Amino acid sequence: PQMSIDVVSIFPEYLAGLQLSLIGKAVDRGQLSLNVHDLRDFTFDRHNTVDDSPYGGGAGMVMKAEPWALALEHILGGGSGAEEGDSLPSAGTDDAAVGSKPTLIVPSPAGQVFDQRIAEDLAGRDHLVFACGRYEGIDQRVIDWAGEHFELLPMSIGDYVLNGGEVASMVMIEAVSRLIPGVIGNPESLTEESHEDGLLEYPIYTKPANWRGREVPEILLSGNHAAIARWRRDRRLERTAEVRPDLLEKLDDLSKDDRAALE
Ligand SMILES: O=C(OCc1ccccc1)c1cn[nH]c1
Repeated sequence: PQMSIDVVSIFPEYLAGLQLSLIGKAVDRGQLSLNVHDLRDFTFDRHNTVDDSPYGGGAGMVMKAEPWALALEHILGGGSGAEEGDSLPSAGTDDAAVGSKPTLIVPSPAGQVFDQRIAEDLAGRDHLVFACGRYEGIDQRVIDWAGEHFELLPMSIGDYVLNGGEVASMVMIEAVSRLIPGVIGNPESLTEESHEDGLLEYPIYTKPANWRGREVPEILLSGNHAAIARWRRDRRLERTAEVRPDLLEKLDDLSKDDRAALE
């Protein structure tokens, strides 16, 4: 497959949603392989213990290191589908053979903030592994150890607190996998979307032309494609200036017409 994704979580069923729709089809077509691992499969005590109290005191619990190292080693060893007995990877197909490490993404409020640029970067990689923390997080020594075996990316999806990394991982997996060629229906819709060129999306309409007394903007019924394109760009500029002026700051290639629309 073009990309393989592994997720480690104590709530593997949380990730079941990814098997549906878009991503599910890409998996069926073999463009993407998605494997979810239950962290408790890598514990061997009677209670399948994954957490313990924090050194130094404080509230909450910390995820123990050993289960995480065993789970990640299982994935490194090809436990994500290239099982023993599979045809040996020919040179150049196996990450280890070509030296590029798998990428380990650790959702955390203390990570760099995920955005479309990062999604595009990640979509070009061969193997993504998501480590879903729970409780107060994972023993730091796992992160330090993992840095030797993975390209390590602590990643935040925004400045708010979640109970665990599963939802953050699903956000990132959806944003990344829809960029993989062939995974999303029509590729055109990839280019004309918000955040693709830094502007928010224009308002969209469909039949009927008059809905509960509300008309579709006349221009859109005119068939004048140049005027329609101009109207849409004006709406995107207006909406971005209104809702996300911070995005507008980043743009440096505004035309004279663009600036006129912002007056
Ligand atoms: O809470 C987050 O990550 C999940 C997480 C990880 C470790 C322990 C608790 C929760 C998060 C917030 N914004 N982006 C990510």
